[in-house]
Amino acid sequence: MHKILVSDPISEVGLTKLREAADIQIDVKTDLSQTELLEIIGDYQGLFVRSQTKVTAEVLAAAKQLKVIGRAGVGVDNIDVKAATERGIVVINAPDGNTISAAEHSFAMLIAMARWIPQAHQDLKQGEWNRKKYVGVELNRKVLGIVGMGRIGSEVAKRAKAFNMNVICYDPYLTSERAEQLGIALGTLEEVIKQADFITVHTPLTKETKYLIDTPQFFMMKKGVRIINCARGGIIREEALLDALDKGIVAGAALDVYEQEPPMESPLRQHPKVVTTPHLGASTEEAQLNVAIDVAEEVYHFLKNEPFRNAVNMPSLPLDMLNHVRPYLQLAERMGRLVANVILGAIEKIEITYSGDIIDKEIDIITRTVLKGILSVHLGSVGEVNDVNAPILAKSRGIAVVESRSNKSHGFTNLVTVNVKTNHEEKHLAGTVLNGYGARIVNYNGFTVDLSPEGNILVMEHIDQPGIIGRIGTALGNARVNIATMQVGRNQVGGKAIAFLGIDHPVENELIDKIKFVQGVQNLFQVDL
Ligand SMILES: NC(=O)C1=CN([C@@H]2O[C@H](COP(=O)(O)OP(=O)(O)OC[C@H]3O[C@@H](n4cnc5c(N)ncnc54)[C@H](O)[C@@H]3O)[C@@H](O)[C@H]2O)C=CC1
Ligand SMILES: O=C(O)CCC(=O)C(=O)O
Repeated sequence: MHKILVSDPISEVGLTKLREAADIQIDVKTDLSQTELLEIIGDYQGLFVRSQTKVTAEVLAAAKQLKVIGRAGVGVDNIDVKAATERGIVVINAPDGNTISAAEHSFAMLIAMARWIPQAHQDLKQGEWNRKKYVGVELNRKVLGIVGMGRIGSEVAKRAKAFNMNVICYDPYLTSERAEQLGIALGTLEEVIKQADFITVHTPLTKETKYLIDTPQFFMMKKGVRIINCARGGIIREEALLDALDKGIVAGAALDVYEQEPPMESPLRQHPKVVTTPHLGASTEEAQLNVAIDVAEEVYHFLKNEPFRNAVNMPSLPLDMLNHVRPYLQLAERMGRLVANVILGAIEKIEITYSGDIIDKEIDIITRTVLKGILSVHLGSVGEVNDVNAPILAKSRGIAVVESRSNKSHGFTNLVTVNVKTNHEEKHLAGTVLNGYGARIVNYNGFTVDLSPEGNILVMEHIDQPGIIGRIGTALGNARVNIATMQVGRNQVGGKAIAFLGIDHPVENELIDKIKFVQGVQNLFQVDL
């Protein structure tokens, strides 16, 4: 049974798929204090949050069974993603579901601020008919500076253009081709800030974007500029904004987000020139349903061991690419487990090479899966190894990981080769996915083989001489172990040889030790794939 804690308000309809699963239990417990969260988190394998719950390193340390965090929304700054990654906890968000709502809210805030709508509304409610006090500004032909031209920034830009605004943006990760496609001018932060009549920020909150807009930036702005922050508190330094409002540099600000939420102590909250909402950017029926469905679906796939896409601490793949890569993941994990079981010594280096039609595909996830397969055998005792923490675990143990592409596919349509070097020896495997037949190991340490990597397999490295296979067969037969499949390979008569014996059940270690003493047997490994 997988237990999931939902600790922020999340659409019930969105959770239907998880509620219907017989082996998933959902507990909704919102408004928990941090102490209460710490007390109960240890019982859960899954955690669903919005932006309210703070998933700190301390919470993660207490979350002994936690495997997945679902963030029903975009920003993950309330989650210590680094700590989650180190613990192998996958963090999945819902990046698309609230884009339109957040963009519409940003634009609504922009207009409300430009025309003093909330202030005038408030006055009239209190019986004041104040027509002179609230003279606004038009948007027509004004310059809108957008900082961060991702999903939300692009939607805001579209709406601004419909209002005949000139849009200029700053986003160091946006190509000029994409800016051209969107029909907007690209500038430096300074250029955007100096030219804009309105500035809206749409970046995530990161080390890089923290206080991106600070006192020096306010001094560069046009007098009378208006500022919108519906992204994250802390992208704009609140103290500097307050000062700029009071100095008259900034004529108005529209804030949905704050450095501290709720912002009860912030003087901006009651500032007459500030229009504000309590982090409502994603609070629409549509967005909440979308993000809950998206994240529930992804968490469901994760818990069912099926590929999923929107993990923030793993590469994310479009569905068509994921479908293409899926068969290679099985091959990769089994190659990893196989090589880890047949190699002796402490691993120093893992080299994974791709060739054939797979080289155009997203191979990072395949590499992670090979590492997971290897390290789950070698480091299984230190805790769970998964696609999320496998690269970090390899690095923390000083294992060099080299991933490369090659044009030598040796006649196969696709080929994955794995070389593992320890302080004792080196082993090599090559595998392929055969259309319609699935995964195959086609090379083992230089021996050409055709092995379907599944089930219980005895891997025997031996000398090619008459009688060996017979003696092993007899030893297994006497122990009532049935040999279901057999693959034998050698490079030259009387030289080194390899045999893979598929058996129906695992065998006792005593029998393995006995077989190892059969003359001509050099090594025998039992592998469960
Ligand atoms: N108020 C609310 O309820 C909501 C707030 N948000 C916030 O909006 C943010 C943006 O969301 P999306 O557009 O979906 O994300 P996105 O990832 O599609 O876009 C973010 C953009 O910021 C750019 N960027 C990153 N670092 C930058 C830097 N140093 N300077 C300038 N640009 C930089 C990226 O290149 C990217 O284009 C989220 O991270 C979240 O914090 C999102 C949804 C709702
Ligand atoms: O969950 C929410 O309501 C906040 C949404 C948000 O800030 C985000 O998706 O980044």
